[in-house]
Amino acid sequence: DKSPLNHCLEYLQRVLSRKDINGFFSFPVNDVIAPGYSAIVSQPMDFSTMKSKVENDEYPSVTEYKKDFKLMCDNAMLYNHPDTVYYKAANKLLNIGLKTMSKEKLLQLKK
Ligand SMILES: NC(=O)c1ccc2nc(N)sc2c1
Repeated sequence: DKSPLNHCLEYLQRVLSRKDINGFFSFPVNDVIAPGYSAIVSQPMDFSTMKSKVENDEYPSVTEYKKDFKLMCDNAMLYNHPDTVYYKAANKLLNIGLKTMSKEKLLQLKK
């Protein structure tokens, strides 16, 4: 049976990955579509990796899940220039995500 944390993380994963309508963050970025990516981004992260970590109970808390989410967005704002669709999408996704995972929103989830 799933733990309350697991239910919460599966909910966040569904809600947040649905915001990525173009799928820019759905799968690991590769050097073919993003030249030099692996040399610039030391710790890659994407929604498919986060999904399997949720399913394998690899997140001890929402805080750890939030760290991977922020890492994924920060990576995109490191590699891509501010005037690209990827940078802008990452910035928007980060803002939406932090609101979704804010203290008071998580408290509502717990009630
Ligand atoms: N998440 C990213 O940083 C990302 C995603 C997709 C993509 N496609 C390109 N041609 S550059 C690029 C960067």
